[in-house]
Amino acid sequence: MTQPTLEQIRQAPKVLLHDHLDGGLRTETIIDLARESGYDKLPSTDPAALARWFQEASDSGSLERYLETFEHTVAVMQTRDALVRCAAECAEDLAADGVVYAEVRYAPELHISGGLSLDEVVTAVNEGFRLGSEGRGIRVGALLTAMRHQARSMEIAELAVRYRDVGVVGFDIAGAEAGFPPTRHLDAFEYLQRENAHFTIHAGEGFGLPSIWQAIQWCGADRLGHGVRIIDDIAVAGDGEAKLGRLAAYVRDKRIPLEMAPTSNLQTGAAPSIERHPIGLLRRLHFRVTVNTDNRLMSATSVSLEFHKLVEAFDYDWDDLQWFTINAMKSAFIPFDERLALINGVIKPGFAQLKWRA
Ligand SMILES: O=c1[nH]cnc2c1ncn2[C@H]1C[C@H](O)[C@@H](CO)O1
Ligand SMILES: [Zn+2]
Repeated sequence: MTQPTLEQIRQAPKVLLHDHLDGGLRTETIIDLARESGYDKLPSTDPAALARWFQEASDSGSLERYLETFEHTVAVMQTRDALVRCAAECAEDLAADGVVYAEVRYAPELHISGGLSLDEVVTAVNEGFRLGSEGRGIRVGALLTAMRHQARSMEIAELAVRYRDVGVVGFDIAGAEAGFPPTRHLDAFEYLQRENAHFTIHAGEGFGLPSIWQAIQWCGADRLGHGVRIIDDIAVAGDGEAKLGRLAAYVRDKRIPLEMAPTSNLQTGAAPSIERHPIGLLRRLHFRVTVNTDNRLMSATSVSLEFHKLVEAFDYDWDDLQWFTINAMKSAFIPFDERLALINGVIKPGFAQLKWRA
């Protein structure tokens, strides 16, 4: 069987669990919105030059510097109309890439400086996802993110529960990891657990095993955002045999999903190169790995491009890509019967057709 091409991968029904709304804007839209709102700090007003700027500025090798670029996207996402437009375009762009199910996250607390309430932010984004998804064969759910250096996680967790049946499917914490352990937000996580709600935590990206351990064993995370550093708990001998430490074994045994985003991980320094990205080893060891974009603008990427890079680096075939996709669908925060319906009704038939043609 020949390697899947980028064009073929685009046609496959794909699933995306980790994508930031404010990390996926079209540059034309950023420029339009900046003009409308009078924001004059954009590094360029030429769409191609602005795209290059985001990518280069995000290539710093440091999560903290990578996060600085969000200043410009968040600045133009402060009105209801802007949020509806960004969310609608996000759903359209993902659908055009062949994504059939996506969980897109954003931090409501970053979108209230123009006078919107947290509730108004959520209803605007929900409306955008609805408009952009309609008739495009994609379903988009929101994850509400709390910023880990701030102190609003309880409020955001309550917001996620309030909108759980209307567009929101879960909760997350993001932002600089070193110095801001997830246990700072224990009250929010305990509240979510009492509410039988789902959450993921960015962990093991800008910081190592203690962060992953806290996210799982103290906070009760359902999934790990990135989780790349779990390889620090795996020893590989010269003959290729792997020995798992207790935490890595727990993550694998419990089938805890890892939301990996290869290009983003290179940019923040969490992985040295695509060829040496821990995803190769973790896939071989049957961890529940999923493939994600993180920030399509900052990484100039899409789910198809991330898959294609992995195909080139690890010689993955259609079975591997289907395995990643089913892993992601199994790990989604929507109800079990709805996940199963997408696996059996959309994903498996879609991949079967592509394999048959290949
Ligand atoms: O990869 C990431 N790690 C930690 N935080 C991140 C990452 N990508 C985006 N963020 C932050 C910046 C955004 O403003 C925020 C909400 O989407 O989440
Ligand atoms: Zn992220």
